[in-house]
Amino acid sequence: MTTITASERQELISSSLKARDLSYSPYSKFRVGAAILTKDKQIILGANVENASYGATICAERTAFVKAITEGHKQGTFLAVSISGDIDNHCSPCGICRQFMREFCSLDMPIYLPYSSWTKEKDIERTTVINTTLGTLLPMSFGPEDLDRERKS
Ligand SMILES: O=c1ccn([C@H]2C[C@H](O)[C@@H](CO)O2)c(=O)[nH]1
Ligand SMILES: [Zn+2]
Repeated sequence: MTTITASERQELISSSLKARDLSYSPYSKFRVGAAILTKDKQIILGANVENASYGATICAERTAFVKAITEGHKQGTFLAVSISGDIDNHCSPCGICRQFMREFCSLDMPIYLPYSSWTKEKDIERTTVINTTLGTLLPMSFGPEDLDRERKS
């Protein structure tokens, strides 16, 4: 497993917070940013893109992975993902996005869920991060290898 340095982790987290600015969310007004760190140390951004036909909306996490895959990044080359929402709390990925990531990422891939709060009294912004993994967010999951009929059990 490739190790992620503290500064790479920090840059990934800041990238997901910044990626919220790319959101197109006129209906929910809920901006979400996602950032993926690849094995070759690129950071790929995504944001949620909504639609007047609400069901056609795509989440930030899937936007980022669709970009990564169509830019040539392969299954198993994703080191970590960071996701940031606009609510007054951490933003955990929806079920569809968890399954979408399951296609391309290992279950031990770190997922960071940063939340930045700003305290008027102390005039400081503080970011707290939940560190989890895809396997924790999607236990007993179904993935590509489950379709492999030749697989020995
Ligand atoms: O993890 C999440 C949760 C929600 N959304 C988006 C979808 C929609 O645009 C808005 C409200 O659900 O937030 C994401 O992008 N990722
Ligand atoms: Zn989602």
